[in-house]
Amino acid sequence: MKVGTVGMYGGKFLPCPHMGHVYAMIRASTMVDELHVVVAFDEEHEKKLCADGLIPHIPVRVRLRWWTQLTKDMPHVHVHAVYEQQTGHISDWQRGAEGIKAAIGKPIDTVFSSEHGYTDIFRDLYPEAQHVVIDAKRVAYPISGTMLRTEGVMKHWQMLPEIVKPYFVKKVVVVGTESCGKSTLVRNLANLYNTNYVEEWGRTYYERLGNCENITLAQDYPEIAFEHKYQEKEQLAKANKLLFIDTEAIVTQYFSMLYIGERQPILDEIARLQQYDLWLFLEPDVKWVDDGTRSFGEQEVREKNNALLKELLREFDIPCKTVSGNYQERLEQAIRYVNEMVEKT
Ligand SMILES: NC(=O)c1ccc[n+]([C@@H]2O[C@H](COP(=O)([O-])OP(=O)(O)OC[C@H]3O[C@@H](n4cnc5c(N)ncnc54)[C@H](O)[C@@H]3O)[C@@H](O)[C@H]2O)c1
Repeated sequence: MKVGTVGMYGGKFLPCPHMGHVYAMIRASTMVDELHVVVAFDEEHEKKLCADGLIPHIPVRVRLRWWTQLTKDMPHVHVHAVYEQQTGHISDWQRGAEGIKAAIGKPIDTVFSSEHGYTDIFRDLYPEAQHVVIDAKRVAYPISGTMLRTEGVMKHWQMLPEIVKPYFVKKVVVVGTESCGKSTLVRNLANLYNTNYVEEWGRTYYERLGNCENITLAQDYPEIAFEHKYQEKEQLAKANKLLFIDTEAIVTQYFSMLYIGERQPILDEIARLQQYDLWLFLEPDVKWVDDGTRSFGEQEVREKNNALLKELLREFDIPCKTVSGNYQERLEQAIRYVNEMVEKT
């Protein structure tokens, strides 16, 4: 049912727009000719609000991007960020309303929220507008920004819009030298945590070229690193809370050094830019498996290579959790580290 012409739906949306917000926005969008979603921000205040919670402050730019993505197929819905200082005084809302009116630039005749408690204040701020309350009891999506900030997003994963989820996915990367059980562990962890994984891209890369792992060229390694990053981005969009990743740019650099004796600055740069939530380092103490593509099987060589990889990881100050022992012990240790990390979020 149409209730007005120009509608406004505002909030902090901190840490992020959740499904309750999306529900209210979509319902509001059907009741007016044009709807303006306003992200009210005061980043100094927000940082204090987030300081005691589980989620670090998320910049207004990111929240604005999420709203833009959420409404991209809704040409009559417009998104704005408006500064509104939060001192706890009613004058904040008054000045905020001035900013909102200036951003929208035309008379607002409908103001949406899910709070009956806002009716009096909206009467003062928008005397020409009616206040429409949507789902005050939050029946459709029983969630709030405070719950997300204090209890974390993992507990309320189903309350996050799909486009928001990748931001919060925790990335677990598994590193180690050849034949130390990385790909098996990565697949097992992904299945156990009911999510997906990124395979070691170097293997796929050389399979595509006709299995020429022993005839590598310098340019292969940056390409492998780029394609690997692209796979991470693709899989991140589909991940269920966690994404397990086999290998990253430091391991690719290590292979470049081993196979062609070259340390490549571009791989160092990728290594500096990448960000993972948990690093699992696999010791090479399981039996060497020669699958036809592996080259450094003697134990002495394995140990020397292991020391080289460790040294590279140390250079980048990577806080690795070491995983060792037989396959069962490895899996148990890895699960413990993953659970510890999830508990903190
Ligand atoms: N100055 C103004 O005119 C004006 C108007 C509106 C909002 N604001 C700003 O926004 C802030 C208010 O936003 P907030 O922090 O109360 O809310 P918020 O950012 O968490 O939510 C925004 C809106 O969504 C509604 N909502 C929240 N959870 C919901 C759920 N599960 N289902 C359905 N609807 C849900 C809220 O009631 C609110 O109307 C104020 O502090 C102010 O800064 C200012």
